Amino acid sequence: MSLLEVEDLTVNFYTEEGVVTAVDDLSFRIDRGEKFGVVGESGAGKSVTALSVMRLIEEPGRIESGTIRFDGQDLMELSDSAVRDVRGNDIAMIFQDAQTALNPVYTVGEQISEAIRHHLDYSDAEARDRTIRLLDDVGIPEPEARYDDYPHEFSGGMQQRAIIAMALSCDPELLIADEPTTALDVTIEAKILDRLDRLADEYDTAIQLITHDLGVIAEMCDRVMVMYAGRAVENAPVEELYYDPKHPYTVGLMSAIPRIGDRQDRLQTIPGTMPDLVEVPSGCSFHPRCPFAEEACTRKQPPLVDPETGDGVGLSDRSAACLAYTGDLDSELDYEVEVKGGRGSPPDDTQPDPRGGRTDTEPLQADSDPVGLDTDLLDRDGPDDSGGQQDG
Ligand SMILES: Nc1ncnc2c1ncn2[C@@H]1O[C@H](COP(=O)(O)OP(=O)(O)OP(=O)(O)O)[C@@H](O)[C@H]1O
Repeated sequence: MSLLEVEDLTVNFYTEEGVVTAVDDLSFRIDRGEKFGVVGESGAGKSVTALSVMRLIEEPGRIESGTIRFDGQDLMELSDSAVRDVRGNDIAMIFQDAQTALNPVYTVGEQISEAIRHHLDYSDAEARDRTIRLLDDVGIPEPEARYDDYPHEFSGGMQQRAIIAMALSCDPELLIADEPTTALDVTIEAKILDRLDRLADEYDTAIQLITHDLGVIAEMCDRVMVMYAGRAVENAPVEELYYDPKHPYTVGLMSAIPRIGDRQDRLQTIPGTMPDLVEVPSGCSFHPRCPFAEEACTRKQPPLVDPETGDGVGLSDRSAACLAYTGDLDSELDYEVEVKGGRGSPPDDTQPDPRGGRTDTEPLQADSDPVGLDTDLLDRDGPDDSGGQQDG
């Protein structure tokens, strides 16, 4: 049994513009201690998926269908108070914006101690000791002195470390980290991810890491789910995703991988934007942006299948949702990918022979005429967060 099993999850938002299907029949699982990445552009449904797992979807949103099992318990059937116990004790969540997670009127140390006292049966002195140890663990210098600082006395990076300490304070089984470092400078981002990675091992905590940045996923994840317009389009172990991506959308995301000191690279990305989720394109929702799209793609929604055999797959198997793998396309996908250098790459020794003659992070292009794709159009409003601001 996996730690988390999500099956056929569908989440709608009932807005004035219409019904937004933010998550559409999504299934995935996370094993104990596993580091699971969820990647996709803004609006893919990553955060809504995470909020559903925490049972935090609010009006006008509604979990329409599906099951969410955590440690064998059906979260959808638990009472609100039982869910609150799970939150904090068993599942913790870190959001992108530390400032909203820390209460400005209490000291950082007091807030973490309070969480510990609330969730674990600790005395004041024990909670204080554990807090100081945690602040030290997440890399806050002089933790005893910083215990009494207020959040505004911490830098952005230090605040985010404090949030990680708070999330780990009750020793959760699963830590959901939603863009935990997006607001930070790249070098601080790398350090914090590294720390999070090591602490997850130490505390034996599984991580669901949500990001629009494949470089961040490469940094620490074991397995990845790529999301597009509320659906999973590819599932793979991280190295396989890098060196042998199967879905054209994944290939497009590869060209948006940033390098240290070279943030502009990520602007080179997939033409077009995520569709309006009130009126998702017919067939494969990626087809208007896909350089390989054929007429069949406008009609048929591709199922997630084993890309080698075209057969159906289990929740954590290698899979891709593209008609190229169900035998419904006239032509084959013809692309080359090479990711080299930068923190986006796994170490060389994990690299299976990347098929020769690949181009270096070229934007996705095809020889054939794409359906409805303006190849001159480079989207500059995509998943960019350069400038350090949170998007969307
Ligand atoms: N409260 C809400 N009301 C209406 N629509 C919502 C609400 N929350 C989310 N959505 C819609 O759900 C879709 C998915 O949003 P979600 O935040 O999960 O995307 P994401 O992949 O996490 O993107 P980001 O990287 O921007 O956080 C979006 O189209 C969004 O407009």
